Amino acid sequence: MSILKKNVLRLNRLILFLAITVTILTFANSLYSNYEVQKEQLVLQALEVNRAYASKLSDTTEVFLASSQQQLSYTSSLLSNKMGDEAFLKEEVDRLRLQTNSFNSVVITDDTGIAKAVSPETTGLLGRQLKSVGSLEALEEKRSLISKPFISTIKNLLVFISTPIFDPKNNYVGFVGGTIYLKKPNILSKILGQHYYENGSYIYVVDKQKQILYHPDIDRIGDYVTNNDGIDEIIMSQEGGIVLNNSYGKNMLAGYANIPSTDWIIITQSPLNVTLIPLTGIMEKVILRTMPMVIGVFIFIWFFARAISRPLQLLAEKAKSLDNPEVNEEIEKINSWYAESLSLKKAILSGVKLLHNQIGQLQRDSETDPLTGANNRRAFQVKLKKLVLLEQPFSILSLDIDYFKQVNDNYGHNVGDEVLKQQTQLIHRFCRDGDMVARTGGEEFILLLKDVELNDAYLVAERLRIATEQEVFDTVGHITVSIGVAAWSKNSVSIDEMLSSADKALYEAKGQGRNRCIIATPDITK
Ligand SMILES: Nc1nc2c(ncn2[C@@H]2O[C@H](COP(=O)(O)OP(=O)(O)OP(=O)(O)O)[C@@H](O)[C@H]2O)c(=O)[nH]1
Repeated sequence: MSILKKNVLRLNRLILFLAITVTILTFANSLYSNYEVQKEQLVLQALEVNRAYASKLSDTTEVFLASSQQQLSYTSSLLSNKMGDEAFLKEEVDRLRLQTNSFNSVVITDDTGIAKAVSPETTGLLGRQLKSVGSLEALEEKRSLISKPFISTIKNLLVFISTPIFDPKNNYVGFVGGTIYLKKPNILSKILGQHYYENGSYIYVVDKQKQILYHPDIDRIGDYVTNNDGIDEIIMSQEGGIVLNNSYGKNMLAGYANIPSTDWIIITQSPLNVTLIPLTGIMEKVILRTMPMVIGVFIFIWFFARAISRPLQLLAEKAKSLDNPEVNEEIEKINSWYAESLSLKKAILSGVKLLHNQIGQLQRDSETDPLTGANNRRAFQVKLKKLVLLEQPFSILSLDIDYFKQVNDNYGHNVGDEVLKQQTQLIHRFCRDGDMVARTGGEEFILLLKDVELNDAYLVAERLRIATEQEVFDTVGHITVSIGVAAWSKNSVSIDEMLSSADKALYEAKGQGRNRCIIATPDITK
């Protein structure tokens, strides 16, 4: 019992542990997979939204650049034969700058790059030869151009959009160009600046050299992108989405799209952690919806596990008291509903049967005299106790074979044994249901007669004595017996007194010459 309690796990606890572990692991696994799937969905969605937005901004920027070039082309066609008209040139540069707000400054030069008209005039370029990268490129290429970003002579970071001017004979006579100052408010910042920035997402524009052309943080415009593990992939592709670490070491979801006419790339990015905020709510819902199923599964496993362990538990309990005479019936009642428990039940039942047979045999052996098969003194005493307990009156005949020593001496011990056996059978002839024959000594017997008074007992004793006298014993012939007769009833003598008086009566019978019956009277008892 103590071993069971201290060291051995019980089956139902093991099964409970198993049920809890399996349920928790399954639940955790399902939550984890759900979390991963939802996270992937949110990330893919955000990447797609950012890509689509970048693509839309790219289209808008492309349209803006095309329209800017168109405006310059239109002016260029107007100037074809009016390069000498300085007032008209001035009018045109002002119109171009102020009408559309596309350019921060506008300039018209002659074919050597000398500025013929400038708007605004504050640039101080009028009459001077332009030497900036954009101007030199325009003069050399003599075609519509959008320059790479460069720093102008008056220290502005800008891009220069220009269109050549040809006279009616198709001779190159100069160019008209507009600048977009990247670090100052411009049409590009107006287009891109409409983005909603509050959740940590933002837009920036880079060229293929990774130089930043637009950024909400104005100080970063003109810088080159470094420490960004996704930028190389971005500048290699036309359009797409990528999860990256930005220059501040933050996980971002970037969507990007190329502006074909300039090879600039618009990147829209939002922080991963902000994108994943709805995940908490989603997971709470998943937990709430999964919980009833989890509880149901747990109850099902627990119930089923208990049903499996129940017959084993009951069989184990019953196996503790196999000596109980009722145990057979109790085990029969156990519902062994599956094959293994049924086999176990059958095995225990046959074990119980065997055990009970052996116990019965041992009990019989412990109460039987092995030589004669009569009851022994122990069985006789048990019987006495039972009768006293039930207050059942009875008499006893205390019988002793006369001169039995001579039988042994004359014919040998084996013959003596045979006489004892035959005498036992003879006494049994006087035995009714409820009576008992016991061999209480070597050649001593007691015949217990239930519900028989002393006088009747004496008559039985006499008949028995005469029957013995008349019996022919193998080899030996005739023998005789002496018998002491005593009786017990409630409120008479004690059992010990009754036994002792029977012995004394027997002794008296021997004393009076043997082969006789003597009733235990008060005289004898004394
Ligand atoms: N064959 C045999 N003899 C036994 C057994 N038990 C006791 N005896 C013998 O029974 C004899 C009893 O002898 P005693 O007590 O002297 O009595 P008795 O010879 O019968 O004489 P009384 O009783 O005085 O008539 C002894 O010789 C014992 O050895 C037994 O199981 N088998």
